[in-house]
Amino acid sequence: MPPDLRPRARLRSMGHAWRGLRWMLRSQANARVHLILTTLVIGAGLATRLDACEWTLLVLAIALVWVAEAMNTAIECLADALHPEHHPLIGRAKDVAAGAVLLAALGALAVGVLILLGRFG
Ligand SMILES: Nc1ncnc2c1ncn2[C@@H]1O[C@H](COP(=O)(O)OP(=O)(O)OP(=O)(O)O)[C@@H](O)[C@H]1O
Repeated sequence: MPPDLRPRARLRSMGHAWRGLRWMLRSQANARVHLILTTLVIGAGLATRLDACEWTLLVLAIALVWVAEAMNTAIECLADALHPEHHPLIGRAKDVAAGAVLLAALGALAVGVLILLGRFG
């Protein structure tokens, strides 16, 4: 088996990913807001006994927000490392990356509202 496919190497790689996520939660206020909202939404889903299809949509919507936030954070880190000084293009890159998080969050909000409206409407 190639060394990079060995379970130990894959586990180490997953450890790096968890370290990145833990750092994101510690350093990014937005990520902590996502964590609170994710917990609330999952609680609401459990309370209203969503079906498998509704859970699938909700999980995908939540995952999309987390992926967008992680990419936004990675882009911010890279930009700050490569070009710490002020630059209009860095600002634009950060604004667009933050826009991706906003789009994902609005999509997740729409999914949540539609699912809960279906439950209570
Ligand atoms: N080096 C830079 N050059 C130009 N504009 C910048 C630069 N750094 C930050 N900005 C501007 O300030 C905004 C906030 O950037 P910052 O790196 O502080 O991210 P943040 O406060 O964590 O934002 P977010 O909440 O969107 O993740 C950016 O979206 C951008 O408009």
